[in-house]
Amino acid sequence: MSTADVSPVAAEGADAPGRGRDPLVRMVLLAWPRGSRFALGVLLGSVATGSAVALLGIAAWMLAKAAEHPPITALSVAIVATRALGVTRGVARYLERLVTHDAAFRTLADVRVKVYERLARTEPIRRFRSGDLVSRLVSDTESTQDLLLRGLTPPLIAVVAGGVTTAVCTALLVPGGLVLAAGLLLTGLAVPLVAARLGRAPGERQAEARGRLSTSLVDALHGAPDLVAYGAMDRAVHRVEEADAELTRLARRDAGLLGFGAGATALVTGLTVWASLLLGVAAVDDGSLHPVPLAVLVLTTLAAFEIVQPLPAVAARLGALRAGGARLFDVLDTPAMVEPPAEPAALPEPPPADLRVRGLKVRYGPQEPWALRGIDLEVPAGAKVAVLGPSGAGKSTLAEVLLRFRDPDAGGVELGGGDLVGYDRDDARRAIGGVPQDPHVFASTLRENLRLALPETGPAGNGDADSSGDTDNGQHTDGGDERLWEALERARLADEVRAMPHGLDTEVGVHGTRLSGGMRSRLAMARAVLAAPRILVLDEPTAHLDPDTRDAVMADVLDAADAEGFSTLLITHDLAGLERMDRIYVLSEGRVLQEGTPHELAEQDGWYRDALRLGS
Ligand SMILES: Nc1ncnc2c1ncn2[C@@H]1O[C@H](COP(=O)(O)OP(=O)(O)OP(=O)(O)O)[C@@H](O)[C@H]1O
Repeated sequence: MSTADVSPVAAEGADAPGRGRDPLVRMVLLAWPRGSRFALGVLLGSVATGSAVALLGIAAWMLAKAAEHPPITALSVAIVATRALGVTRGVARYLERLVTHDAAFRTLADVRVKVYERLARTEPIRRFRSGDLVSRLVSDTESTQDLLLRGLTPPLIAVVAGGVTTAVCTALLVPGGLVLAAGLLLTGLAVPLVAARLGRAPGERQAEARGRLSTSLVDALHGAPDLVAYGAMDRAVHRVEEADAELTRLARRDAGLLGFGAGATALVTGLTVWASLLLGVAAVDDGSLHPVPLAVLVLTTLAAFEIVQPLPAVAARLGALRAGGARLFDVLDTPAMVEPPAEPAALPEPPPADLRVRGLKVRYGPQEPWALRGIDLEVPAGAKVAVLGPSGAGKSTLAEVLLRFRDPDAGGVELGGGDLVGYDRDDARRAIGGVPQDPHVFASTLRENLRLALPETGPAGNGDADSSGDTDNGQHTDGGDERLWEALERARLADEVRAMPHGLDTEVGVHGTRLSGGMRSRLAMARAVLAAPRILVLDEPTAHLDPDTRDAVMADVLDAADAEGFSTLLITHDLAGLERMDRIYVLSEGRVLQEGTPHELAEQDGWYRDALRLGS
């Protein structure tokens, strides 16, 4: 296996190498597996740049030599060399771009996978605001590509090509070579360092401002109805304008820095060429240099500055790239809420349908209070269990642990007798699945939102839920969509989907905004049923439904549980329709307050009976 084949997914623990180091260094470390490609790119780039310099040097030699009227054969090698260098320059530059872009895009793909993987195991929505998150995923991730292509490759090429050119000029005339070395160091190092220093603070502000612009823009767009309703649209637009104005100011500063870099480079170039000309003429006068090499020296010196020309601009961008990198590592360094087991245990087949929660303790941070303070709970195979309790009791936290969005801090969950955290997360989901409190509806069609629960069918679809064949406005039942329709029936959504002109191919809009709240809940429920887990965990699944639909949906799901033998854990604050539950647990402040059958609890003094009375 070549180093380039190292999968970022396989390289667990190598998500964010070089913790604690400068973000620029860490971004380069991310590209380490592609190091050999970048090295080849630098070599090709050096050949291209070197060819351009040599072309001018040889042209100077030919012109100066031709002035001596030699026989044409004396120039033939130079003529051929000029042609060859012309071709080499173009071909090498093309190959350099090809190789470095290929390596940079592969690295970018690796980084994107790492970022998505990390987000899937963290709390992106709670920790980062959505617009800011988009900015981190798009522009900050691209900082890596920018750094590799424009921040790292040109300086390395400059070192190789500049070193060789200086050596050639030193061979022609030592003082000339020294002057060139000084000029190249000034324009290639001193000017870029000044540009980097001046560009550091604005660069950092630029990444922040870009994040602010995305955040305020996304907030203004998503919250438009509320902003209009409360007359706060002007303020929201003002925030967008402020962020935009800040970015424009910083872009102007950037342009100023580029101008400074270009001006300083032109000045040093002119002075160096003059100095080498004067030194060369003096050497010709005292006979230590022939006039022909003088021409070569002066024109090569002039051409050599092309090598370092891009460096001040590179340096001026380093501040922004560093800030982009810092924001990227901010995501990559976020501790995962769910750590994959080093050696996952094999999930028994068929997956178990019973679970036991033992002394489960969870909190949202080391300084946070306990959300669950040691709860015990049991769901035997095929049982229907409800977890009730007031707001903040810890019900959703329990669902998050069971659905593997969060690891327990103490105690644990046994799935079929084995430790839940010991199983691979995808395996565990075959056993325990369901609807989280705030299920996401993707901006796609109803069909795609449902097929998500059937990953084995793949994007083109070749499994049971295959969408191939006559779509007939997405309403066909050629056998391929049967399972989708069955799940929609269970969730009491099928009639409404049939009435839509595009049926299953109906676009649901961003976050499912083209569906009603109740339809979104039922779509999430259909998706959960479709995934056919052995234990279905439903966190407030009927929150947006009217009482009749709620009762019908729950009755259908519980019928399906009876027919197919899966266990159900229903998390709710709603006491209606709990008669079919085998056991009820009442949570309060992270503890189990009451447990028993619905009948037992209705007979006991306590939260359940009080809540029943209040509801009736
Ligand atoms: N992301 C979070 N960060 C910090 N604390 C949190 C977070 N989510 C929940 N909590 C806290 O954990 C405790 C349990 O919350 P949880 O959402 O599990 O309760 P719940 O019973 O599901 O409430 P509800 O019925 O209102 O959804 C609460 O004190 C809550 O403030």
